[in-house]
Amino acid sequence: MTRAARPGDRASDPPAGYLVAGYRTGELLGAGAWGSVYAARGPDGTQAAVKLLGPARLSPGQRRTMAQIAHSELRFSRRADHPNLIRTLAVATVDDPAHPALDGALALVMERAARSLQDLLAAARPGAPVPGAERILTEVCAGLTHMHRAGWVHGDLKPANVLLMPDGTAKLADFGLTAELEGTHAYAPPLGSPDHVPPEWWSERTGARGVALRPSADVWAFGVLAHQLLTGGLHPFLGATARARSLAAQAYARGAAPLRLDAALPRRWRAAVTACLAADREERARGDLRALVAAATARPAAPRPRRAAIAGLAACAAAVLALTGAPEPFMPRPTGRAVPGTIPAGSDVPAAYRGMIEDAARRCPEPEITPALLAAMLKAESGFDPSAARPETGEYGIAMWTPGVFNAWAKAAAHPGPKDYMDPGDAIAAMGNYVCWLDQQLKHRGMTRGLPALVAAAYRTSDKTVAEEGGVPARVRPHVDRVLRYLADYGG
Ligand SMILES: Nc1ncnc2c1ncn2[C@@H]1O[C@H](COP(=O)(O)OP(=O)(O)OP(=O)(O)O)[C@@H](O)[C@H]1O
Repeated sequence: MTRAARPGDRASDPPAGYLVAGYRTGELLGAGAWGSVYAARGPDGTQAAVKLLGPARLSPGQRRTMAQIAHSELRFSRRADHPNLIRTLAVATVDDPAHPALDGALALVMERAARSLQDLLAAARPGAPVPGAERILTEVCAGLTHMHRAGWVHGDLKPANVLLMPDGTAKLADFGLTAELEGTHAYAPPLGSPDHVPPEWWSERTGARGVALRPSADVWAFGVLAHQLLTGGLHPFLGATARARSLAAQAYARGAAPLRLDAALPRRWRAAVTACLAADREERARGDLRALVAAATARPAAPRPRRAAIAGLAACAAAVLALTGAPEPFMPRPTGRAVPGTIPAGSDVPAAYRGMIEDAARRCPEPEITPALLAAMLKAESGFDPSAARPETGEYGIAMWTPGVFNAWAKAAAHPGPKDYMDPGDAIAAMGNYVCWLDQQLKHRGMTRGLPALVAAAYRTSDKTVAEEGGVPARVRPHVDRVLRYLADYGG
């Protein structure tokens, strides 16, 4: 972490012991393009970091961008609530006319990190993974996946923006370019880091609200970051400068050059990094980052116990499926078999969707994935409303799909051509496919009791979360109870 100067060295630095939102500032920890970060201590001695954004050093033209960045930091920081996202402890505007260089600055008080991945890379030996690379990548992936699921794009994932806490935990920071998805994309000022923006970024038009930003941009940046951490700092595209490397990435995206990952990149990570660096952003979006990372970090299955081997296989299968963009549960059931749990005739399941629901259930070989269960889940998800939308969490349509996740499971829809999560037929077919896979994952993890509840919970969270919490997580219990009530209504 850069320790460039002591407080008070620059006109915009606060004097030592300056009080911001109840925290006393200390030494300068580092400075970015738009702000500076200082060590700070809370009234109870809590170690913190204070980021001061503006107002000094800016031309009037820069102030607008600055205001946008400050607004983004503020909006997301307040909502960031995940062990792999830097927590904001307080937010304040400096009101101090006696210090014109500070007066009006936005102050974000955050938990204090020990260093950044940039520092780790600076000390790395090229050709060897940095210590703890796999764990760090798993944690970065967890933070990023959480953001995407909540409908946000980080927009500036790079080594300087991944902080390591004193206990080594990796946390994503710097939400200045973080933007909320509006449908398939968000908007942010055109300020990404040239080494980490995806190739399509360079040809995006900048409109009044900035450039279009998609979760697939974070996935690309994750691919670059993974390559850097696992090879001791080597960028996947060759070039002496960031400009040269970005031109090499653009040439690859145009098909003018192949992707040449460094030989030092561990074998088991090559598929995941290749998928993250897919030239086509649609293809990138189809991958499931969490499954890719899980497969890359899965240890070779030990001969015993049997369950561990099965779980390893399942993780690999998940990665392969995510890579091909055409996931399918294991063991497709021969069609035409009678399916238990058929929806009763007089129920409230709209007639238009019954056939779709029954077809989706029939494709799954698992006995608990019945039409009644899928219908109960659809009712709890959207009340059978095909135009349902929850933009705050990025979930849409009758099955409340997160668009990026839907793409990976949409192959189940029988028709050729593009699939649409707002189309009830596509959404229900994909839901059946995904729910079937979740059910199998839970069984592989040894969870065999109360599967309808576990599957409904996993659909809202993930199979991993349900397994880690040993059952239905408390936060989705009310939702799961609704599913079970509807399931009972449908005779399931
Ligand atoms: N919570 C924190 N704890 C400790 N150090 C931090 C914290 N947040 C940021 N820093 C340090 O302060 C530096 C400046 O952070 P900042 O977010 O302003 O800019 P940056 O990400 O380095 O660059 P830019 O914003 O221009 O892309 C970071 O590189 C990091 O080393």
